[in-house]
Amino acid sequence: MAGGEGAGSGVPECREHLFKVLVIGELGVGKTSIIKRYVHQLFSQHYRATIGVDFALKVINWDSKTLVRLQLWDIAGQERFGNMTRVYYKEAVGAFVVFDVTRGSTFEAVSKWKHDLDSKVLLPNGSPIPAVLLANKCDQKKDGSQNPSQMDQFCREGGFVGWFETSAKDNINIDEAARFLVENILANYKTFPNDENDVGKPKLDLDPLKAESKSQCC
Ligand SMILES: Nc1nc2c(ncn2[C@@H]2O[C@H](COP(=O)(O)OP(=O)(O)OP(=O)(O)O)[C@@H](O)[C@H]2O)c(=O)[nH]1
Repeated sequence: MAGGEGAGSGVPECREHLFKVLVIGELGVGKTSIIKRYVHQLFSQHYRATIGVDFALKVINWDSKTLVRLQLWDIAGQERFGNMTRVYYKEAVGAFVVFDVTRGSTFEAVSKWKHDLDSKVLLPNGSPIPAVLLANKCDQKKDGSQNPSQMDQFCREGGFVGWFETSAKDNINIDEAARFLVENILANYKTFPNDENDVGKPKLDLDPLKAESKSQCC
């Protein structure tokens, strides 16, 4: 915990968390675009494949007493075939698994990504880390016929805490999905408080943090 109420200081207690969140899914599904939209409110049609991993930081004033730093790890789609995901996933506390609604093959790969995730990173009690499924590019015509109740069932069976239709292009549901994931992470945090995710002890040491969105807390 960072900050605290000094005796008689009248300064409210301020809690800060640093949460590592993974963004995974097949090539070109829009992981980088979602992060850019969320952190910088930007979108580009231009596609440049991520090599390895990229990082961004989003700072959220969660409530008047809580500041959350989300460290977003943008894992290249091609990494599912590499042997580095175990390293990238280490100490993550939440994940977005993204597919592209215009390409059914990317939905079929979702279970492979989820399995890779669950086999390589777990919560202290041995449960999977909370993962939210993002059906991205919902501004375009869908390839596939999953209706919302089938998606709900897919999430229940696949161990996702929820799903959202998103568009990085039109800024649909990205803030909502992030908020939902953070709620789930915080719920786990209350069950398994972990000093290492408090900002007073930065553990997730990254260089460089290429993208940053800052705001003030408390
Ligand atoms: N129409 C539409 N296009 C999108 C959306 N999100 C991303 N794109 C486009 O899809 C392409 C791939 O987006 P990226 O964000 O680079 O995909 P990625 O998943 O990071 O790809 P890798 O780095 O290869 O893993 C780009 O041309 C984006 O402009 C969206 O919501 N709607």
